[in-house]
Amino acid sequence: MNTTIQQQIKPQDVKVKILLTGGHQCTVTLKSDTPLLHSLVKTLVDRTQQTPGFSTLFQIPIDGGRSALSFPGENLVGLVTEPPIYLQQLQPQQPATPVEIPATEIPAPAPPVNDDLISRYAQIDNFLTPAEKNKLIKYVLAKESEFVSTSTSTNAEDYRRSMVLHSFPEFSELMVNRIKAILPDVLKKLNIPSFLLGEIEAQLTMHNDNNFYKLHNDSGSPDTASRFFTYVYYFNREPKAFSGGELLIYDSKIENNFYVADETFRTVEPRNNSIVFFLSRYMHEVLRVSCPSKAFADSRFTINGWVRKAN
Ligand SMILES: O=C(O)CCC(=O)C(=O)O
Ligand SMILES: [Fe+2]
Repeated sequence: MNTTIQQQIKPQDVKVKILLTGGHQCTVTLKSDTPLLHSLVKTLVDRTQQTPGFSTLFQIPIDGGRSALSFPGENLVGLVTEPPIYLQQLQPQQPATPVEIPATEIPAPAPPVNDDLISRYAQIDNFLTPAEKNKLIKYVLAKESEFVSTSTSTNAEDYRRSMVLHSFPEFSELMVNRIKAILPDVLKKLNIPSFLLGEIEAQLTMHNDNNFYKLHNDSGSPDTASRFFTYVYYFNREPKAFSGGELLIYDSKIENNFYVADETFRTVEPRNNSIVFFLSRYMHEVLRVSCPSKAFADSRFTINGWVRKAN
């Protein structure tokens, strides 16, 4: 396979232009025998062979180590190399045998700032005026028959139990406008640099007795990858007739080059008329709700959605 070929050739500098989804690109110079180059090429080869190799998180030091380029493998759409590197040259002879690249072979990325692994969130109380919130509750109670069961992108059994209302134009517009207005404050509070705003999605969800949403993130598939922030606005009838339903936001750790949930987490109380913001890549879950009356009107309601980065 390729290593034999490579060992015969003296390693040389290869200028690699990395083409990412959304028209982004970056040029780096790598030694021809570096495992990172191998890994980049393998991601493309995997794609053409329909084999799973999509979850690699690349972290490439650039600007002489002053910055780092990070991206999930699924964003990689092409490489321009100078001198040319032909993909077949790096493929195993048996295409069916995946090339194992031990994690230790991959050049260590610049140590991540510890902060990056500690999840942060912002929760803001009294998000809507009392009048708006009461109008929203009335509206939702009239829409009970339009709620449908939720599904997840993987359709995994017993992963998520709740109901959703997809269309509620009377309130989604109000919500999106309020979110746009408050976003600069949220970014400041979380110490996150501003970014080019893309679409803001909104759905209306309800959790009743025994409902939950197990551990997941909101940006792990190609069509959700541009989700940057998740927001959840909580509302319920007073007096509150459910318990549980806390949102747990997990810290991250890096394992084999990608983010996974650590054991530590923050607990967010689903406080009536509050909104919470956190990065969509964080792993999170909704604990089981107990709603003894099982009445629709007593549910834990949310308007939740995602703030995307513009491409
Ligand atoms: O309801 C919540 O607290 C979070 C919901 C959630 O994680 C989602 O809809 O993706
Ligand atoms: Fe979520």
